[in-house]
Amino acid sequence: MELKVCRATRLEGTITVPGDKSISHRALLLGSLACGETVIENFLRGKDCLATLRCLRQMGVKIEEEEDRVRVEGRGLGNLREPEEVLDAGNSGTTMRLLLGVLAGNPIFAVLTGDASLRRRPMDRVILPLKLMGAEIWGRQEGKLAPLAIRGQRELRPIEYTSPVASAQVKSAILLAGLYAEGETSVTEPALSRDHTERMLSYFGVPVKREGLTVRLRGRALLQGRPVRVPGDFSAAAFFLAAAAISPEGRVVVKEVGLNPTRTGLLEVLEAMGARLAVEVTGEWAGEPVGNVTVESSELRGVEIGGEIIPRLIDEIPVLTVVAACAAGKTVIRGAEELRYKESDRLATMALELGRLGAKVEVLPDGLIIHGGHPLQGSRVQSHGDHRVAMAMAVAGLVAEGETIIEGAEAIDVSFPNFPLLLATLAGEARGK
Ligand SMILES: O=C(O)C1=C[C@@H](OP(=O)(O)O)[C@@H](O)[C@H](O)C1
Ligand SMILES: C=C(OP(=O)(O)O)C(=O)O
Repeated sequence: MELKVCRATRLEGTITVPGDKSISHRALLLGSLACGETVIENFLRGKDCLATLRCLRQMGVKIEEEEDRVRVEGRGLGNLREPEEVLDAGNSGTTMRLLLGVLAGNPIFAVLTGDASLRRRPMDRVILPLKLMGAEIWGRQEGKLAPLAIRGQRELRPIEYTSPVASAQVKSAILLAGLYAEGETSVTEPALSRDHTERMLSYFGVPVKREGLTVRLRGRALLQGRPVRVPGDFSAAAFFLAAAAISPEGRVVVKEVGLNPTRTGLLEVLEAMGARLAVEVTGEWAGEPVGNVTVESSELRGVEIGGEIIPRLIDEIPVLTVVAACAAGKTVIRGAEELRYKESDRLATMALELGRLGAKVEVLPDGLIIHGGHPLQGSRVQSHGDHRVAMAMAVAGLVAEGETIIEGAEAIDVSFPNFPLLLATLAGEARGK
């Protein structure tokens, strides 16, 4: 599918975005392991979360869907049924890595696969610690790549694991496996990654202790099913917040969006670039802060970023690259090598595709240098099967002269199916004025 985007001189409107992807995955998983029922409201009906839903159903979890309201009947810890068929995680790293953590503690055999992109992504980062805990796992290329086969155990060994990467998927897989281990399991990461698993475990009644960059839990604790209202996805909102900042005129308000500080690094960077923005926390949903964000058209300047902020804006770097191309001066992003292991190598794909529009982008081993302020010219670009690249390029298309056509735009469906409609509405509402 192709998505056509025309230059919009003004972007205006108040919107909500679909439920958070990370929280929707976790609500399904923890709901399945809990006792009793979990009703999820504002569940993200994107392909990634639907892959998690299908895999859990294949293992005997009863799940009823009514639009974005999902009811999960928990089976309790260790009661998943052996799936008769291969589990397909599609394009979703979160599905595969978090499911491995859960499967490690169930005495069943399962085979997991995914699409061509997921079959290239490193799985050894979770397989290694899960093997230390006692799970048996096999995969291609000496156990690094999917398809994977796993035989879980009725009881796992607790570990104290120091992860070489700041990854919420690694941390979550170990904490989920830790639920099946007698004693205390801990994970220490080099920088704080998103903490939704910790928050939701606490919300379901499992105490999780944090000391600096280490989190701990005691296994064998019971999870109690609870209602979960999923906040709007900050990573989805980010495309419109960025678009508002770079558009020549206008103002976008996103309401009821998740404002967990482990996710909102982009707001700090936009502020440092000179963006006019306002944030208002209005409440807490299922242990997660929620509120409204307003961004207005702004004069932007380049910045240098790296270090601990990177995991707090990891999925926003593609669209941040677009913002940087529209800012005066140079932006340097370092410490973001992890982007090479996403749905595409996002350092390479963003530099290539933005380059087609005339942006000046240099690729570093762990980041990008963007020389901003060069006018963008509409062109034909590719998503590389990566939803965030597709949406970031659509945002670039709003400020590029003429027309930008994004090929492979169907990738957007994995995280934000109504993105094209919302984009057209915001640009169109402004045009109608
Ligand atoms: O745990 C999660 O829900 C996610 C963690 C991040 O990946 P890593 O853990 O690989 O950094 C992020 O990029 C992904 O979109 C979702
Ligand atoms: C990296 C992402 O997701 P996942 O790792 O779950 O495929 C993403 O949504 O940008």
